[in-house]
Amino acid sequence: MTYAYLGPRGTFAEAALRLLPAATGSPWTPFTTVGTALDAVRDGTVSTAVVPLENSVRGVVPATLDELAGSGNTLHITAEIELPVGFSLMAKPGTRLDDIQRVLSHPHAHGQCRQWLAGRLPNARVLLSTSTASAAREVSESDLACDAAIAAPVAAERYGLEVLASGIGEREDAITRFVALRRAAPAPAPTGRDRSSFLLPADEVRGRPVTDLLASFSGRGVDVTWVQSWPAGTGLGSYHFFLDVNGHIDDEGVGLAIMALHRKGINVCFLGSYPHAGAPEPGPVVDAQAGALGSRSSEEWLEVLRAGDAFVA
Ligand SMILES: O=C(O)C(=O)Cc1ccccc1
Repeated sequence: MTYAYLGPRGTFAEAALRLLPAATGSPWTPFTTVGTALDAVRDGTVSTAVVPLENSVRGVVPATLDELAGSGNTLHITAEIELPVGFSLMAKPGTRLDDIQRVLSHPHAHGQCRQWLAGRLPNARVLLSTSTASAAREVSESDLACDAAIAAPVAAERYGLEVLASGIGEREDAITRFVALRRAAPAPAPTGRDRSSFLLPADEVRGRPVTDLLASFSGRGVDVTWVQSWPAGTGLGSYHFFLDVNGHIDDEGVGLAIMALHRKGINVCFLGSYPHAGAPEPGPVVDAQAGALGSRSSEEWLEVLRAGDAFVA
């Protein structure tokens, strides 16, 4: 069992892999991109790849959704890992903040440090790299490349860089969700707190109201916890839908929902059932008697919206 991850050494993906108990004691291989890591799973070079799926601040990782939405996806998620992420600005020892003209990083890291960059390095150009650690390595190896990288603090140690500023992300509580993907196989046995992921391909759902798709699950007591529409590339309004639901493919409710979709002529693509990493998300507490979340009645609230007033809680 060899594990692939988005490399090089020192990425958040490597830190996520470290949190995967099944990977302890197995060889790990870094890959340059999400695509090459997943190709290695597909061709059997490695058994599993750990790649980023979404971040609590910047949203989904396009490269991963593109791979999963590709026609004839043959990969299943076997685990999810939630990793808190913090960012540091790092450069070759002796570099001063004033010297920095070009900053290199991964798009998701840059996207979470824009305020800090605007305040402290407003004139620096930002260039993008395949990962945070590849940015750090490039800064350490080349005199011509960028002056600084934004990466995990551990990347500074690994590539001999000096941290000039730490905790530069917009949110201290930022979390990235990584997934472990392997070739499709029967799902691991239910644990009682599982999640299942599905892709509803654009071709299958064209012309269907999204509410119909969701009702197939909610009508059978299955909570949908994540919905992402993803462009199929074939015109506006043509979307794939990624859904996560609470429950395992072997659970009765999930099975009934899939069969209901099938009866409507929708063939879903199963992306795996796996233990849910986080605590179950509590839904909003709605007092059905009062019929309103705040002090206004629902009728008053509707009037506020119809009147075009700005949001007033
Ligand atoms: O580049 C990395 O280190 C990754 O693992 C991808 C990433 C980048 C920024 C936030 C979360 C994950």
